[in-house]
Amino acid sequence: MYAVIEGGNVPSGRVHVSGAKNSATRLLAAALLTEDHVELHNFPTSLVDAQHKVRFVQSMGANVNVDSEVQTVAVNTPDLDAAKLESARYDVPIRTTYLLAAPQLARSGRARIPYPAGCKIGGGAGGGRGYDLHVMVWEAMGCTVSETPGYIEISAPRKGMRGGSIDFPISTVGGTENALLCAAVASGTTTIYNAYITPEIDDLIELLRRMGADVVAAGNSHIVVTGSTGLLSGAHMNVMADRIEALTWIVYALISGGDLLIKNVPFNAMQVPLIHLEHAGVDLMKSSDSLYVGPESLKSGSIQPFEVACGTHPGVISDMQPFFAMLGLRSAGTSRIFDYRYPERIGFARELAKFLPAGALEARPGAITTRGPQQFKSAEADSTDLRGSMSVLMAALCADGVSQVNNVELALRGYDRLEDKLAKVGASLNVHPDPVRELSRTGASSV
Ligand SMILES: CC(=O)N[C@H]1[C@@H](OP(=O)(O)OP(=O)(O)OC[C@H]2O[C@@H](n3ccc(=O)[nH]c3=O)[C@H](O)[C@@H]2O)O[C@H](CO)[C@@H](O)[C@@H]1O
Ligand SMILES: C=C(OP(=O)(O)O)C(=O)O
Repeated sequence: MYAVIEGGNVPSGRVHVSGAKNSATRLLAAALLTEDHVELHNFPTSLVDAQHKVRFVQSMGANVNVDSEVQTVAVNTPDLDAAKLESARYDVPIRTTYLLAAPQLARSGRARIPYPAGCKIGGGAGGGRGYDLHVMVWEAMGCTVSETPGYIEISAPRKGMRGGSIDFPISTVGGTENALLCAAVASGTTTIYNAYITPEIDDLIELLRRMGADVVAAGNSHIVVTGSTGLLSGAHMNVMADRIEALTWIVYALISGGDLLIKNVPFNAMQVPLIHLEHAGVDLMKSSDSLYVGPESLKSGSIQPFEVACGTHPGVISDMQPFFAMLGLRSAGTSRIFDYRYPERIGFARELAKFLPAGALEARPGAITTRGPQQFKSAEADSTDLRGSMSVLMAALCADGVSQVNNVELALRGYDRLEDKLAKVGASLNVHPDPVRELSRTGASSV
């Protein structure tokens, strides 16, 4: 898919932040830990990642009723059959396939999952995003893991998964989620040391508790789960608002000179990023769940240069790094953005540079330097990863003239109803299927 963007329109109006991708997709996996009815509200039904995840679980036999009007999914899973999950049909960049293991293991003692993919942002041993910590989780629960072409296969002991002790060598979002799901349906107690409790993981813990799981979290890094003897029960839950989407709209309003009333902002989940904005001279007008950004938000009339380091929550997370780079490009001087967590996450800078004069943006592993204030010019660029793709779209929206951004499905993995939301605030972005895929007679669907 590619997007054609008519840049230069100044956005104005009201925008509603959707349910968070990084919560919704794991709540959907947790919903398979019961045969009862689970209902998830504020679910971002148009998010490409969520749609893939729904298709994944449907093909394993779950009944998922998606109501896009009210942004709700209802899940009923009397049975699961992993054999129906053919990885060739699901060759999409989904990271969280590992979360589909626990529900299968709880029901049949065996699981089969496609290898985890996700954005190519480096990080693990060998440059890719590793899955060794997931293998560590399954083994700690007494399982045997084998890697076959196309799939990871996991077998539980004869009497089912048993609780264990897991000590993560690094803070891991996915590892903590996987450990929580497995521990909730294993026998006995599981202790997770150096767990990483992000706001989205708080959401997961809340749903598991509502489903009857016994999860005790001490501080931000120690979790004890007393497993249930069987499957869990049904529950209802609201997916938290997406903190990365909220930041995206704030930055877009600031760098475009627009004025946006941003509704459904998860303030508690983004305190430190908001403090960094204040340090860059931005005065945000807040109410209980909304935020107004307009030209008067810039106290001195311009964004002040800043330095920010991306690491673990509650700090600025790596997914926010490209948006701080966008802010830096419009700031009155030199800004520096460091990323200790995913230092290789700089591929997007090469594409973003196409919208800028030479020397405005420098990137080396772990460090981006911007020299502002810059105006963006129209260009054609590729998408390298989800957040990088969104930052390039933002540059195109701010540039005068028409731009094209290719592989825009990467941005749509994380932004629910993006075209509609932009249209409502007067910005113009049109997504088109790739011409090659359009001509295809094989029936292969585009992502
Ligand atoms: C779907 C989701 O929520 N994705 C988020 C999650 O990714 P994800 O869950 O993949 O990230 P983790 O927190 O697990 O990764 C932390 C680090 O550990 C490495 N690692 C992870 C697992 C493993 O088995 N082996 C291994 O080496 C990763 O490559 C990375 O360097 O957190 C990242 C930031 O932390 C975010 O950018 C992603 O948006
Ligand atoms: C990298 C991201 O997601 P994933 O882990 O799903 O690839 C992201 O949300 O920016």
